[in-house]
Amino acid sequence: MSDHAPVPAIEVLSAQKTYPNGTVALQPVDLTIQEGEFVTLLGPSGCGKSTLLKMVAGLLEPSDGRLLLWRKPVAAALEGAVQAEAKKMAFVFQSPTLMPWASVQANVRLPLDLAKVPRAEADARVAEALELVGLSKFAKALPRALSGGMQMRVSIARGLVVQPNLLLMDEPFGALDEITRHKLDADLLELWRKKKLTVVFVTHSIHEAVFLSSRVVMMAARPGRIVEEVRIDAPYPRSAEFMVSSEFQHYAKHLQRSLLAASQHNEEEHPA
Ligand SMILES: Nc1ncnc2c1ncn2[C@@H]1O[C@H](COP(=O)(O)OP(=O)(O)OP(=O)(O)O)[C@@H](O)[C@H]1O
Repeated sequence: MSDHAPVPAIEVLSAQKTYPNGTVALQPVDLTIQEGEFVTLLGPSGCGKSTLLKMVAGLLEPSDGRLLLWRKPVAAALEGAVQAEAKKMAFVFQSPTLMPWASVQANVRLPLDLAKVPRAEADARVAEALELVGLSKFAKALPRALSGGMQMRVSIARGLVVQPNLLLMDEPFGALDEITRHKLDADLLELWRKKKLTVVFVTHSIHEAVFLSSRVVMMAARPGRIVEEVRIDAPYPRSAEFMVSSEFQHYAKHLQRSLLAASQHNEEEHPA
């Protein structure tokens, strides 16, 4: 291999997960994600999307198999993540989980406070992250003064403040109304491009997956597994126009059929 061959951001090598109660959440899964990709994990409830994402984040250990970030085991890859040159990862959960008593600014600063980043540097990075998500004017507000979409932006800013290379998002916009969700999807794509991030995004929504992704990984349940990978070849930037194009419909239809086939397969093998 040449010295200049791209290093994959994520390698999932026959990773499998059985929870202590015996639930097989994931059969052995193989998946490679290159730097700069926007990959969506799509599939029905219980197919192991969150389990896979949490294993990539190092929040869960696989029962078998291995996961590498930038060719190193997850824990080693993220070690010393405070150092400027280290690779960094941020995880955004479905619910914004903000400290209700603390200002927006203090909520976003939390990961830097935990890492003991000097206050002046931390404040500058918080200001930049708030600017990126369009919330500069709300730095001093308390979370309860913000809408659901704005609270989610705070949660994203709290992820961005560590200046991540890799952004893992577990159904971040699932609880939002359709219009807010679309706005956040569009803003996320812009951030991804501007910051040259690698993103792994979990969703139930076929439309969201097609709009955002450079690649969609379709999963099925009982037991959780990958059934198909679909490259979305439409160019970026993607506008609302893309969502009404025949190309978009083509991908959405394909994924809808794939999802249906995977679900039927499940029911035949494991009748409810
Ligand atoms: N801590 C746990 N202990 C036991 N079983 C679990 C645990 N967490 C998840 N599971 C089970 O593992 C399977 C996969 O769950 P997971 O949350 O990864 O799926 P998912 O695709 O993210 O689902 P959803 O879309 O509903 O969030 C499910 O059957 C779930 O009930």
